[in-house]
Amino acid sequence: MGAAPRPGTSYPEGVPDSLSATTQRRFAWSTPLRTRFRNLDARDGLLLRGDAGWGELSPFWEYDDGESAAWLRAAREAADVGFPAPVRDVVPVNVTVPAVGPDQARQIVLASGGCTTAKVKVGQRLADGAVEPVEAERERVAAVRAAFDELRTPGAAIRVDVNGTWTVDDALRRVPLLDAAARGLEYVEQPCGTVEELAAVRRGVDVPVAADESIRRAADPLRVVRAEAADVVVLKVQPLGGVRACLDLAVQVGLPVVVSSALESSVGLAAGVALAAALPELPYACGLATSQLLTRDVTDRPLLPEGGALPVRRVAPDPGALAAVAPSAELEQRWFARHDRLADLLDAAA
Ligand SMILES: O=C(O)CCC(=O)C1=CC=C[C@@H](O)[C@@H]1C(=O)O
Ligand SMILES: [Mg+2]
Repeated sequence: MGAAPRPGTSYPEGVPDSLSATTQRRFAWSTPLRTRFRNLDARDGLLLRGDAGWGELSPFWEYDDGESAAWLRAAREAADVGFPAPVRDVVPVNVTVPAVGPDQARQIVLASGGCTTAKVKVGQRLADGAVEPVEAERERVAAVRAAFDELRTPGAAIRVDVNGTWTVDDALRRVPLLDAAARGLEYVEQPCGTVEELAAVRRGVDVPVAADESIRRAADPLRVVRAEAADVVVLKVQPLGGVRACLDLAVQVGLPVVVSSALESSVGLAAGVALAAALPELPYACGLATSQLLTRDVTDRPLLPEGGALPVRRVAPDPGALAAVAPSAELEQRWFARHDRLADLLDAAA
């Protein structure tokens, strides 16, 4: 599917920048999500324009400035430096299935744009704080497998993402049940919160374990490797400080990498695509098809899968799309103020 390595080739720029006539170098955006995801009903962020193109700054609001500074480093890399040369022209992606009922899960897979891998959210916290019953998780996973059967893609892969909400006992009980419902799980992502718990789950189940939060929110991401806590690592460009920082980390980790989004607009997704395109090996589909979760993107040509893959290209916002996702004046000011604070932090550290 991917082209042979082409070291030294320039990055495919993709689209003309239709905003180049304006001098404004930052634009805030906000859009409702199609389905509640990660306890969010809307997503927002800031786009930054530099000499190399557009970058995105969109740390979740609960992240403090210390944690969010890496997200600005990633945005600046995209805007001011650009991306490393790709070694492939398309990136296979998974369809992301939020914690929805089985009918909606089926619809999402059927409308996925040809994805033959699905990532299904499980381990959802209910209003009372308890984790959803395993029966609801099984129904969602089974509906995804049935949808792939309907599409006549029997070899399709199904992975689940728990976002760390299970105990080790939950995981040891639930993984075999979900493995059966999926007729084979590709892996279970972040089943529990801590590295030690991930290692215990990995020793106790046959399904491979992927680490996400234990990498992107950890003071020392390599603890996962030392503890033999994962078979696969999930890398996200913004929280880890940019494409080049992720490429360096991938070398240090030495495990297969899945590149995943932080629920960005297509400008931010393009940085994830750039990382996936530059990795020497890409054995798994990436979690970068999340423009599908936004009601509206910042461009008229969002990064949406065709034939289960995204093209490798840069993305610039379009004026009409930006007008459609314009936030309130108050939210815009919050983003500008946050950006200014983070810029001061990075400048002070330089
Ligand atoms: O990996 C995917 O399929 C989509 C991205 C995704 O799941 C996430 C995006 C943003 C925040 C995270 O809670 C979540 C994840 O845990 O991987
Ligand atoms: Mg995850």
